[in-house]
Amino acid sequence: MFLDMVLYFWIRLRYMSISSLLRLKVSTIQYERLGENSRTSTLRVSHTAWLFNGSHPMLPRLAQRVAQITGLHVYESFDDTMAGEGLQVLNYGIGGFYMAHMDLLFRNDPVKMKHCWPVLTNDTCERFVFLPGDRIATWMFYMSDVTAGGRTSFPNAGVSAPAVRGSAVFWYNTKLNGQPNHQSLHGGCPVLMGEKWVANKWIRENANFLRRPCTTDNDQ
Ligand SMILES: O=C(O)CCC(=O)C(=O)O
Ligand SMILES: [Fe+2]
Repeated sequence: MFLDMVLYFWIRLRYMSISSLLRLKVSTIQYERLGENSRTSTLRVSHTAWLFNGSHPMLPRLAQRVAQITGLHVYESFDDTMAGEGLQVLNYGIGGFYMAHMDLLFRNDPVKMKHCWPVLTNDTCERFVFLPGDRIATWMFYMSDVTAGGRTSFPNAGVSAPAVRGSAVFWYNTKLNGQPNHQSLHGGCPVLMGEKWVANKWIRENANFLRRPCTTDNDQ
């Protein structure tokens, strides 16, 4: 079954990199944005493209596979029912990297919260951040091998993953009590040789309240 999944991803990832080429933009970091214009980030060097389900029939199928494996809802929408975001494709050339960070939007922390004021209007912020809840989990596909460098490192957890085409990593960004999971701190190491393609599926909190029930236990 897993071989089947890997093959499935491998074939489709080829499509994703080709169609993303047309849409790539220099990556920015949401909380670095000022006013209307997003600044080019110093915390990551890469190009980004978003692929939404409507743009190809393969994308909802891929999302469905992620849902089957994780047991979480991942369906896209742009309102309170959003369970998963569109697929964010990243491309790194030689020297490309992403400093250690957490994928959380920090919905519960007004100081660290990304995406809202002064970046988004109150209405968009409400729809994108508050109603669907935070990014409880990340599914990341590796769409290319990297000849040297380019691992994803999790310094607090003491592990790292090599970029292997057709493979994927999955982790939780929040603990069961809704607080940040600091073990999820991660970054993309510099690409030394070759190029790196990854794609993120971010999975949201509120649509998954039955799939991943919360607890008031401070330790979980
Ligand atoms: O490129 C990587 O290995 C990590 C990418 C990442 O953390 C992100 O896009 O949020
Ligand atoms: Fe990340």
